[in-house]
Amino acid sequence: MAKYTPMIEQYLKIKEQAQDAFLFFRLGDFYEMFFDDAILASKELEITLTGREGGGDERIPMCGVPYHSAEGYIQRLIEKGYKVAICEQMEDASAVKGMVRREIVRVVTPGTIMDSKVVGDRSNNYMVCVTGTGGLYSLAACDLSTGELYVTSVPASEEWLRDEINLYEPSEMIGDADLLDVISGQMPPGGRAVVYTPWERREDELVKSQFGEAAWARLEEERRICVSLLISYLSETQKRSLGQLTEISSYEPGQYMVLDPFTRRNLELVETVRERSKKGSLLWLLDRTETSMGARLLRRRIDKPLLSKSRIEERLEAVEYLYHQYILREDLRGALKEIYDLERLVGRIAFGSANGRDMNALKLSLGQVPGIKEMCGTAGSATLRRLAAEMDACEDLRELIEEAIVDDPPVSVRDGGIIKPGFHERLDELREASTNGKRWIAELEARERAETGIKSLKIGYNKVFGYFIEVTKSNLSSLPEGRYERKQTLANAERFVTPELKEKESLILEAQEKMVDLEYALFTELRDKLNTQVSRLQKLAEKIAEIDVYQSLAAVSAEHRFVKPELSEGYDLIVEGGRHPVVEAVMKDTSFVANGTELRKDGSSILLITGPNMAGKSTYMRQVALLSILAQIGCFVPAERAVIPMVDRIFTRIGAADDLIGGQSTFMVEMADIQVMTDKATPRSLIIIDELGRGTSTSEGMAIAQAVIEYVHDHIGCKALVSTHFHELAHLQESLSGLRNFSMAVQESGDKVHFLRKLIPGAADSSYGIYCARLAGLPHSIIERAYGLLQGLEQVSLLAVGAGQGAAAAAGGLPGDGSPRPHETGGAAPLKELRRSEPEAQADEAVAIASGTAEAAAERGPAPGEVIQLSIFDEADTAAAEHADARRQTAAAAEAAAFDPQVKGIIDAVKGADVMNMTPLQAMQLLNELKQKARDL
Ligand SMILES: Nc1ncnc2c1ncn2[C@@H]1O[C@H](COP(=O)(O)OP(=O)(O)OP(=O)(O)O)[C@@H](O)[C@H]1O
Repeated sequence: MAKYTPMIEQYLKIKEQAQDAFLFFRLGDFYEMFFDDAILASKELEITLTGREGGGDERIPMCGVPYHSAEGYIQRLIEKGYKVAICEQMEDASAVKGMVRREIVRVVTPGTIMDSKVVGDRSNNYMVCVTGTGGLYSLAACDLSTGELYVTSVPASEEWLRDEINLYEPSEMIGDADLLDVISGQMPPGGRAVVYTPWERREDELVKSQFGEAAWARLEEERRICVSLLISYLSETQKRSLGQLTEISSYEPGQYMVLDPFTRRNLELVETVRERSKKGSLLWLLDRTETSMGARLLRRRIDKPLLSKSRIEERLEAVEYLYHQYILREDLRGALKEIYDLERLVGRIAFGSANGRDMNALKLSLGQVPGIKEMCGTAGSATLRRLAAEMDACEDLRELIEEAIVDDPPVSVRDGGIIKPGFHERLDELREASTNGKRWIAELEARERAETGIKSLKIGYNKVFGYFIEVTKSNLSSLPEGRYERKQTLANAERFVTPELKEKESLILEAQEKMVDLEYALFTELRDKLNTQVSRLQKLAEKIAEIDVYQSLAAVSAEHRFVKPELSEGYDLIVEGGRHPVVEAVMKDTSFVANGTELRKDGSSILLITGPNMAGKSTYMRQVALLSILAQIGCFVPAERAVIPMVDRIFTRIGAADDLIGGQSTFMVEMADIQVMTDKATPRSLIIIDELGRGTSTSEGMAIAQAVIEYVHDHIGCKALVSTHFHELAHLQESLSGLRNFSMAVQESGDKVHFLRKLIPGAADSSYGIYCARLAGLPHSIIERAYGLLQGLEQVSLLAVGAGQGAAAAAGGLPGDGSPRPHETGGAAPLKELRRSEPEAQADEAVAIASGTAEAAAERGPAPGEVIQLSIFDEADTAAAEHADARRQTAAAAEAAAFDPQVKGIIDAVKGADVMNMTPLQAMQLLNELKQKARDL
């Protein structure tokens, strides 16, 4: 085996401790990397790969970065999902013979990086630990930069675990290897990269000393294991005190509404589906926070809507007060704006990386607290007053900083210039000595000029030679002999020193060195003192964040005319004039059409929504979910009135955000979602399914859709909104007492379709898919052909429907259909009736409403979303009468067909069938005969 030089041997030994990280090995002013690390780092960082002799058979690959600019390189590696172990020289190289002792002082990982440039000011950076014990999965999440630590346990179900982890969007995960394996395969694609490290070592003692015996005693065994593992990893990688971790927040997931990752994405809670940007999300709309910790808290609240009515009421109370107090809100915003990121400042203080500027930021922030405390303390809101009362303004800490730190300190804490004059006597003396010395030098310069008569003579300073007298070559002859000692020769000048100058120099330099050391000592003393007060500062930060969130929600609610929701412990969800908050906000005009919602235990727990593409079904369904979420995070809601029950979970199955994980088909993803839904939903849940059953053959899709709807209706009993293109499912309203048909109103005019975005009772009959395809710009020839094909298909299906409907029922397959039955009407009329769908009837009705025919309007009873604005139908009178050509032809063909004796024969056969007394076999036989007759037509 190759025999390496001692230094490379040392490197290899240390590298063993950091096999999953780049080892930044300090060599003088550089961090060097060797071997494979060097090869990979040179690629990732685009730096030159060199090599060096190291005693082995071959040159050792090497690359390096200067230590003073290492931070940027480290950040880049972390962002790419690597870890970096920093190995420093632990001794002064000049004072040691032989090898300098080196040690890893910290391993920087994606979940432990403290730099806000990497972690983002307004978002958290969590690392999550997962463990499985006693039939439970536990999860501990920690943001080292803010000092937050949460722990919880969930049933040993992978979905639970995945959902909970997803809320934290961790950048790094540790814990049970098996669980990490499972989870890494389940994280939603396209999210941030996660670094996984199996970790087994736990250090209970460390947890006890960090958080206290009492905190330890309060934790359940499975959570202890999880926290202990996490703390052991942090201590192993950070190798320093973790003073910012002062509290373990243990919570039960059952306290919050459950939102799985897909639902969160579908509802665009914190980012949009397509661009994955915050802009366009609910968070984006609601975020008017002024502080970073407020922004982070708002995000956490959106992630975890509450289930406790009283806790939500408490939040709403503060929002309501601020909603009406514009001036107070503005004053609060003004004060909050001046507050820096207290949590991160405190994190840096505890971590020992805070500098003078951080201290000043803390001081300025604390300066705003008394004002905020006063404003909230006298507010007409009990929640705000409670927050004010609990607020410790930390005035003493502000004073400490105020006394010690100058107003504009430098970035470095090692070069002096941080501590205020008058703060420390000895420091003042040293400063005096140094300034006196500098003054003496200035006087010496003047004296030397006068004595020699050389006007250009000057006294300068550099690090190598110290102070010197510089004289240009042309003036050298004017210098008196013997007094000056030559030190350095430049191109056109000579530099000299005198014994007197040397003596003063050592006094000045000594004073300066002592001064810098003393300043550093005083600074760290202050930092250490503040470090003991970290938990006070963290608690203060929490209160400020909360106030910030309330003013933000109040400001948005006021601006967008939201109303206070009426929370209910009951079942029914009732909304009048509801709007989609984000879609409405991004619309340039005020054209968003409000729609009501009534989901009641008796009679309308499921809304089956049909309607063409582009009609606004998805928007409407999302709107209902968002209203629930808004209310349950304690925000006002976009509606005229809203009664919101405590929803324990929202499931969405919405087409647009299909995630084809692991190569699964759209259909399989849909079915997997539905499976989870049927398994997990409770009567208090809200289910939203967009275009149920698509992605497979029509008949199978429809069958599955019906079966799912029936299951939700009969076995779960929760509130549900289901949209479908299968208009045939409308008949379910007859067999399911809790289901109501609704559709999105459209108005045809000539060959144009006008989407009214209005939810109306009753089912739709057409998808206008080809029309939408035309809007999307498909070639004219395709559109024409599609209309042609459609016409043909419709004629065939008309006949088949006439023949098939009764037969299907006869076969005992599908339950009764909501449409009028052939045998109920008979003659020429039935097929015409079949074509006349509810929306068409409604369009006629709309015309009737518009033209003031009150009787026609009165025929239909009131229903949710009923308040149709008459103005929408202004153009309806002529338009509704004119159906598109293609459709008129279809209807004419249908009528013609109705007179065909053969068709009549089919109808008669269906009418004559004694369905109730048929065996399935007889039904199939009949169906077969009908099919045969239909084919012979
Ligand atoms: N209530 C409303 N008022 C005004 N505009 C709306 C309303 N609802 C939806 N829209 C607009 O209509 C467009 C289509 O809405 P949406 O995607 O909800 O339709 P859809 O019926 O689900 O269509 P598809 O079946 O093709 O998915 C959206 O761009 C949206 O901005």
